[in-house]
Amino acid sequence: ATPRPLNIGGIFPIGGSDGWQGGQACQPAAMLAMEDVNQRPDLLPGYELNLAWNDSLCEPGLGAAVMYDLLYNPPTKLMLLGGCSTVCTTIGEAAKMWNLVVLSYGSSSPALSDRQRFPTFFRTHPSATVHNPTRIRVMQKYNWSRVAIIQQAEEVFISTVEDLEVRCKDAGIEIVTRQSFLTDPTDAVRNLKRQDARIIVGLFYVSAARRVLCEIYKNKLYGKSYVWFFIGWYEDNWFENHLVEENLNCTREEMKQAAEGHLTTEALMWNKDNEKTISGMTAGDFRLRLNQALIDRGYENQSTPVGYQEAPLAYDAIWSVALALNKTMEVLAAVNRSIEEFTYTNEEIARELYKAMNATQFLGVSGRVAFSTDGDRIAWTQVEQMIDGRYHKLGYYHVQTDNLTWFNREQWIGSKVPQDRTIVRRQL
Ligand SMILES: CC1(C)CO[C@@H](CC(=O)O)CN1
Repeated sequence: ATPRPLNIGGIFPIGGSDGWQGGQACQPAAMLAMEDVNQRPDLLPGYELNLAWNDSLCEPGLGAAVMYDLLYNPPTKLMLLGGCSTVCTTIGEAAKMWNLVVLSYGSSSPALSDRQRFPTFFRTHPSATVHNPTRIRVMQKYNWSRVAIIQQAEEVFISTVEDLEVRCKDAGIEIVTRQSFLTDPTDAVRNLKRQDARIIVGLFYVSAARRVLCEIYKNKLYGKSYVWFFIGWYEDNWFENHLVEENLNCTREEMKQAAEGHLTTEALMWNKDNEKTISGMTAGDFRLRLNQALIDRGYENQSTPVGYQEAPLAYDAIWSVALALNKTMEVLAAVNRSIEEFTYTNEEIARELYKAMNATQFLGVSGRVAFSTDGDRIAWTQVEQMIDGRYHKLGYYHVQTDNLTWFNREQWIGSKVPQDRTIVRRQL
C-alpha cells in the first residue's frame, strides 16, 4: 500500500542579504534526511514524512507570511522547522496558538531559551551562551580572574554578555570594564587600554571584528601582554578579507600581527568522532553526500554556500522530527488514538508531540542530539588559537559533564602565559 503522508512545514532563509542565508546548505541537508528517514522501514511504518517549505530571506515578516501560508493551506502540518533567530522569534512566539512544536536548525539568539515566550520551541543549533562556560573554563585554567568585555550593540551579543556576567560573578572573575559600540569601535577599544584590560572577550559580527582588530593594532593592544577571545565561527582568514571594500586602514600584515595568538570558542556542529550515527553515516560520510547534493544544486566546488557549517543541524533536525513523530505514534496507538487526529486545536496530541521532542536522544552527524528543559541544544564546544596566521585546535569542552579535553598546543610569546593585570614587584 502507498504510505500515508505525515506533513511538516519548513521555513528556510535562502535569498536576500540580511542576516544569515543558511537555508542555502540547510535545505538540501534537510532533503537528504527526508530521503533517509523515509527509507527506514522501522520508522513511521505505513507513513512517509512530507516537507512543505518556503524561503523567509531571514526576514521575520516574510517568515510569518510563509508560516500562515503553510498553516492556512491544507494539509495540516504536525510541526514546523525554522531558520534564523529573527524569524524563529516570530514563529516561535506564534506557534503556540496552533499547538505546534517549532524546531530550529539555525538560531543562536539566547532570547529563544525563554520557555515563557516560546513554550514549544526546540533547536538543534546551540544558543550563543554555549560559549560562556567554555570561556570561563579557559580563564580558570590560566588563573585569569580580571577580564574585560567589548561587544557590538546587537541583541544576540547583549544577552550573551548578560549571561557571561552572571557566570563570571559565580566564578569569582572580576569584569573590569564592559565596552559596547554600534558600528565604530574606536572609543570602546581606547577605553579598554585606559582600563589596562589584558584578557578581553570580544563579541561582534565578522565585519565589526575586522574594525576592532585594526583598532587593536593601532592601540598596540596585542602581543605578549594581551589575550583576546573572539568568536570561532568566522571564516578562517576573516582578518585578511574585505579590507579594501570595508575601508580598513590597516594592512593585511598589520591585521595578521594584531590577530596573532588570539583564542576562539565555538559550538561543534559536526560530530568530532568518526563513529557511525543513527543514519548509519559517519559525519565524514555525510560531508561527502552533502557536497554531492550541493554540486547537484549547481554550487561549484569552491563556492561554499551559506549554512554549510550548520548543515548537520538541519539534517539532524529532520531526524529529531521523525523520531518524535514515531514515538508519539507509539504512545497514541497504546490508547487507541491516531496521529491523524491531530488538529491545531488538539492539545492532547500536541502535548504528546512536545513530550516526545523533549525526550529526544540520539547520535546524529552533529553529535549527540539532546535538548535542555529550555529546548536548547546540548553541545560540545571547541577552543582554537591563531598561531602564525592559522587556527590550531587547543581543546574541547562539554559543560554538562565539565569535561575539558586539552591538547597542550597553546603558544605564548616568550612561553609565558599572559597575566590578567600589571604585576607590581615590591623591592624587598
Ligand atoms: C553560528 C551562526 C552563524 C550564528 O548565527 C546563526 C543564525 C542566527 O542565529 O540567526 C547561524 N549560525
